[in-house]
Amino acid sequence: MELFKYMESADYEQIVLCQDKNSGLKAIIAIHDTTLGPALGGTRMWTYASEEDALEDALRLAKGMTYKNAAAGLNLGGGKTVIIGNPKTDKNDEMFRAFGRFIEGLNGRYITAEDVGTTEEDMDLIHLETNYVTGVSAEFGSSGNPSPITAYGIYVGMKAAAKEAFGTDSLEGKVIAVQGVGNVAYTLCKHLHEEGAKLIVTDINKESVQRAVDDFGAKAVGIDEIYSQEADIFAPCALGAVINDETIPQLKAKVIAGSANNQLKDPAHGDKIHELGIVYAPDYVINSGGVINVADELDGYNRERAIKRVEGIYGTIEKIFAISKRDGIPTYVAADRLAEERIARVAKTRSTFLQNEKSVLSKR
Ligand SMILES: NC(=O)C1=CN([C@@H]2O[C@H](COP(=O)(O)OP(=O)(O)OC[C@H]3O[C@@H](n4cnc5c(N)ncnc54)[C@H](O)[C@@H]3O)[C@@H](O)[C@H]2O)C=CC1
Ligand SMILES: CC(C)CC(=O)C(=O)O
Repeated sequence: MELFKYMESADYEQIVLCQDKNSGLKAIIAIHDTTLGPALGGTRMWTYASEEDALEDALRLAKGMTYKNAAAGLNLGGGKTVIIGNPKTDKNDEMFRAFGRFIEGLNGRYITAEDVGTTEEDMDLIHLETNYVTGVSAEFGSSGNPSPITAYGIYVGMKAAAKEAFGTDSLEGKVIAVQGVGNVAYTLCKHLHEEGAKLIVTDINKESVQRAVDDFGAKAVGIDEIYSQEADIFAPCALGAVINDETIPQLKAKVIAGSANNQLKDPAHGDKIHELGIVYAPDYVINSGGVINVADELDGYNRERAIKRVEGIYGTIEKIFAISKRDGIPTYVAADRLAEERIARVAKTRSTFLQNEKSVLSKR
């Protein structure tokens, strides 16, 4: 990868490589854009095939956070961390403490939280070294693991998408194919089951599948069978790039609404599903419940206020569908426009001179 060319292409601000031999920490912090405020985004721990794959994931996810935070109306920029390693076997306390110290060194430019492969306990360890961490245990006055609230946001956003596609936001009787039934999707399935939806699930983890079968009467299917199910809604809740050339022709669902980040392999796949008339709830809008929730910690966490803000996802998705129809553009483009316009407006406001910024008038 030509690093600076890549950074320039989407105007990334900073990449930080963190290494600690003692604990085995190998982390990449990517900061995309801090126009709106400090970069907030989770830490993913994953067994990447190569360091380049890890870097690319960090960069893509960081940019996604800029758009997510902007579209959610948060005064936060976008960043993300990936830790290279197996979250089941490679973790130790010192690793997260070392990582916390690297975050502290950024002096507030980056604030972290959970993502795939990291937990509330990991955030508590980071918190021993820095205050620039959210999703910490409730005992520290924090909001805890964001997954259940992310799931609630997906449920709310899925209803808005259903209204667009089927004329009603009731999910009763709807067949919903859920890919990956981990932390977020388990709670999502609970909401859907309670509303009377019929669930089809898959996961590479057999125990997770069995739990959904036992608790919600879900039908289990194979990993590659999930796309072609006779479903009304497809909910990608595992990893990214699952909307691609191979999967689009298999889809029968009229709606795509799920928690995974970076669902479209390429923008062209967003164009394709738009042409096919599939209602796509843009990933970073529908899955913003978690970040809206942890961001509330920065004001002193108030669960009621956070949930109310998460419920705003319904309206944001409606707004995106309206822009998409008005301008004849795919929903992912409409979401990008919403986010970019907000960043541009704030950037303009912030261009006004302030004496407390370093300038010719400030003291040396
Ligand atoms: N946890 C949160 O609050 C948020 C999560 N997200 C995104 O939502 C997605 C899910 O997150 P979590 O539930 O926290 O992660 P998780 O790790 O608990 O769940 C992901 C599940 O997907 C399964 N999986 C992995 N590859 C698969 C495949 N090829 N086919 C089927 N299943 C597969 C895993 O076994 C696991 O059960 C991720 O993309 C994450 O970035 C986005 C916003 C917030
Ligand atoms: C899990 C969140 C708190 C933040 C994040 O990284 C995300 O929304 O993807």
